[in-house]
Amino acid sequence: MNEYADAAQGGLAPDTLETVLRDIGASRYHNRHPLHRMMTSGSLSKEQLQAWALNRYCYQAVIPRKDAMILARAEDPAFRAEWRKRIEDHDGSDGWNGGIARWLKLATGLGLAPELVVSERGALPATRFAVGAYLSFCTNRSLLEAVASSLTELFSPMIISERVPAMLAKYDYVTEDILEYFRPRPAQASRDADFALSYVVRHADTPERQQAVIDALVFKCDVLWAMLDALEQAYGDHGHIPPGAFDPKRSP
Ligand SMILES: O=C(O)c1cc(C(=O)O)c2c(n1)C(=O)C(=O)c1cc(C(=O)O)[nH]c1-2
Repeated sequence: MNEYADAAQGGLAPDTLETVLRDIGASRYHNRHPLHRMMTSGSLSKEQLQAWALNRYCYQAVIPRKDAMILARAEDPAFRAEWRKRIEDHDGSDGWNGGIARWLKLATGLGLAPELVVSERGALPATRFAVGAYLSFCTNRSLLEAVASSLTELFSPMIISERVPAMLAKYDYVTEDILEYFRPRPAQASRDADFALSYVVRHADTPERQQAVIDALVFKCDVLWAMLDALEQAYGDHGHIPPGAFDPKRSP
């Protein structure tokens, strides 16, 4: 049970549903996580930033796969035409000239070997579980819930606007070039989130469906939060790196 467990009881007006969804972001999005705060205050080591980039690669890599699951289940050609842009954004036209490649550039720019990042071998078990949970959620839940789970993108322009200037200001080895991944993201995220929000508000037309979309967004905030928890637990000052996970002391 969480504080939103019966937020839709009795049914919500569309505007109120939108307010609840935005409120979930305000209270549960990962910009409130202590690790994000440490990142923007300049207190992470280069090794900790490497661990973040390496683990986050797993998330980036799964995004177009979960979007393909959503595409496959959408019956409306106009919906598919809009949604497929997401896959193009990440995969580019040849697999390696889109967002995934730009994330890899970020990770290698921080000094990681590309093979290590792409293999996902050094990722934390909890990262893999969180990312896998997101993929299976979008595969097994209703189309409406899968679309709603993407709504964290309503809040990503905000976290990007906190993260990018802070990283450039606080870490002398971080350059604009390394952070190129983020340049198109706020515009892409706003386009995608506007479409998803309007879909969700239109299709969540019963209290049960409204509750399902609320739960989907809470779930997705938990995915992102759990990924940062895992990093903190493994690479924080008194952390324990799980067996087999990326160990900055041993890795090139
Ligand atoms: O930088 C971030 O913190 C952040 C967050 C999120 C998000 O909120 O899920 C996404 C992204 N970035 C992102 O770059 C991205 O492509 C993306 C796709 C999705 C999604 O769920 O479909 N979320 C996000």
